Amino acid sequence: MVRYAVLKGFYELEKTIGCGGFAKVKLAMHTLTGEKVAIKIMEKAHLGDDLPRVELETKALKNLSHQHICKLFQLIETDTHYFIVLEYCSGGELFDHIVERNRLGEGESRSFFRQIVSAVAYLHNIGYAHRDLKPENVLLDKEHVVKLIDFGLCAKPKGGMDSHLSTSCGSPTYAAPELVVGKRYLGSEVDIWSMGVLLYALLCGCLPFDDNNIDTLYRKIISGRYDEPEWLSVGSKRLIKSMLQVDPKKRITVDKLVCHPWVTLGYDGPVNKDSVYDLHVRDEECLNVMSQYYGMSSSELWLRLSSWKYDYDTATYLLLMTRKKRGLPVRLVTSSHHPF
Ligand SMILES: O=C(Nc1ccc2c(c1)CCNCC2)c1ccc(-c2cn[nH]c2)cc1OCc1ccccc1
Repeated sequence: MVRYAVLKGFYELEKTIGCGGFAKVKLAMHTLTGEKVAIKIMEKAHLGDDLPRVELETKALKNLSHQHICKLFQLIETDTHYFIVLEYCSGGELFDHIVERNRLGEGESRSFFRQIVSAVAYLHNIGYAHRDLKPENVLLDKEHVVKLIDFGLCAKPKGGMDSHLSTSCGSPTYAAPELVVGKRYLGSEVDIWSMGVLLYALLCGCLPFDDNNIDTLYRKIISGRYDEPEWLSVGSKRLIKSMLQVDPKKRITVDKLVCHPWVTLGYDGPVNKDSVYDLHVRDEECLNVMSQYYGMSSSELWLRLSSWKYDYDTATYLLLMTRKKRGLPVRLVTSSHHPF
């Protein structure tokens, strides 16, 4: 049978680029715009108790629109599968970038770290915590711009960012001490700890707490003690120390991070924590191009688009917007352009 018949005519599937725990990521081309996308494919039968994570991720992604967060374009659900159509991040994982360079210099680390802080500050300000920040969840696009992924564990606590969570989740290596001992914790505080581990990985090329034995690993995390390689500057050591505080109440907050002297060194100001694009903007040029193609008026088409169903029309509109942001012509591809 044709694999993934539901995509036929809408996306040209290309190779599989990643097989995560319960998901497979395939490259594809969005037929109408010719834009490359990544499609995260999950078989419902294999998801088991991970099913709620998919709902959580898709619900979160619909409300997120930020230059350093991987954009959601379309959601497709069949009886057997979920398909999440996402922004194409051809730079791969930040993790691989660090490994192939052994470690990054302070300048390059600062550039990546500022983008991660921008994304996390945005998340915290709209009441979300990621809770699974790790190098594998930091992707790069082709210009090496940071794109945060995998909001399968993110939380938007009912009582806002001051209400405690208790679900133990995320990967132990990056998990904060309070998470590891099973205490109730604040999502924002565990994100700061994980960002401390991320910054350490950028600057040192290894992890502050690591061990094959999980109990030894937990003991190291709870102790809060880690090596400081001799190449670390005093500023770097101070910043890492302020994030890897065992007591979450002593840990630096993201609002302090955005204007921290190490983070702003060489830049003309604090990290911009706002999104450069608002979530549901009406763009006349994109609307016109689509309405001509669909043979309807812009206002009629906007009526359909502004319910944000994250269907193929949403994907087409959002992909035209990304083309526009990249200075590419805002146009749709009639079938004759595609060779097959
Ligand atoms: O576009 C994504 N990945 C991606 C696209 C193109 C290329 C590469 C990678 C690197 C491998 N060489 C080919 C170029 C891509 C986009 C979104 C998501 C995603 C968003 N929520 N969850 C997953 C995952 C993605 O990937 C996973 C991956 C696969 C292989 C390695 C590195 C990363």
